[in-house]
Amino acid sequence: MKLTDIRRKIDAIDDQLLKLLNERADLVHEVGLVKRAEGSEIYAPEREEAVLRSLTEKNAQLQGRLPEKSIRAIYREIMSASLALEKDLTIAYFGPESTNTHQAARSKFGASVNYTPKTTISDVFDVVARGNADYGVVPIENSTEGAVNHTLDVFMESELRICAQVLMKIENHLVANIPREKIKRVYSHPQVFGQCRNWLRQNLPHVELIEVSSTARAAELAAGEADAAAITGPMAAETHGLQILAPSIQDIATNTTRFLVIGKTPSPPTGDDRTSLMFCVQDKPGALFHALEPFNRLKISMSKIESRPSKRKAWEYFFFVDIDGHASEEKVQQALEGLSQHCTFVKILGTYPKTLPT
Ligand SMILES: O=C(O)C(=O)C[C@]1(C(=O)O)C=C[C@@H](O)C=C1
Repeated sequence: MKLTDIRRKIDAIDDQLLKLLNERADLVHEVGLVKRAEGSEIYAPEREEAVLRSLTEKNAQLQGRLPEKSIRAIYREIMSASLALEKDLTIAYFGPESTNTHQAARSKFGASVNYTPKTTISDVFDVVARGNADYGVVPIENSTEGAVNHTLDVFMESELRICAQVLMKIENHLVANIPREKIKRVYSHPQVFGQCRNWLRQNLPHVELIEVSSTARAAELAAGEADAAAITGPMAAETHGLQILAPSIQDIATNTTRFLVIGKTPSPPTGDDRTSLMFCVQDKPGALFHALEPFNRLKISMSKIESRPSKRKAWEYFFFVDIDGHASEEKVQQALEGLSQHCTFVKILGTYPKTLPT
């Protein structure tokens, strides 16, 4: 077939797609009216995940040419447009612009909603709690460097809930506008230096490493200096016009960060969910062991445990635990009941769909 003929066929399909997308948008508008009348949440992470899971399964059965990643990306933007039709939605994220958290927020909510960067993690919680933003996005843990303690600490005082998560593979690039031999200084965030420790030791042993507040700030500084480089993600490098001198220099190739979407309401079940809890055990021998025993007995998988000083009393700790299952499930409720018998308090931080890394 000739190029012009193939393109004519593509045009005809695009006309149909456009018509169908607008028909979908009309239905979304109706959904928006129903939600408004019922006073329910505009963002429905459980529905989005169900739509994505069903479409990727159907695509695999059809043996469609499009890979799962592309189906997810296309539908991410379709649903972003839907969200914007239902409400002029604002997402606050731990900024500044072009950081990994910004990218994580974009990968969850798409290009059609509004974003507002905040300078601290507490500020993100604060604007969402006050209703000046609809949802917030904050980092919670990295597969190489561990927990983001500040986020755990803010949860101790917040009434907000986790309503979704984003798992994002983190690519750290060495970026600059000078050749590698001229680099005297490298800027980055301390967590990112931690993720690239071995590479830096082997490849740039004599340069000065300067910790700054974000990868975006690192890119900004490197762009303005004649002998400096930065380690950043692709978004910050692009924003500040920096070239990638060495791509993906993280020591562990699968380096992934988990981000949380925080809002006022937990998400309904999807059949494959996760629940995050925070609790404080009684001051008795074996209290933690007994508190966790119901998870073992009921065969509930626990994917994470962290502890943080309670800041109320010396040597008292809050534990943060993630378990498989939704808080509304009978089995999970039984386990929580058992747990609470050994605790001075238990709080469910959120119950939300499991997701694949983006
Ligand atoms: O089904 C809904 O609740 C919708 O608002 C529609 C829709 C969609 O486009 O499919 C859009 C946004 C929601 O987060 C989930 C799904």
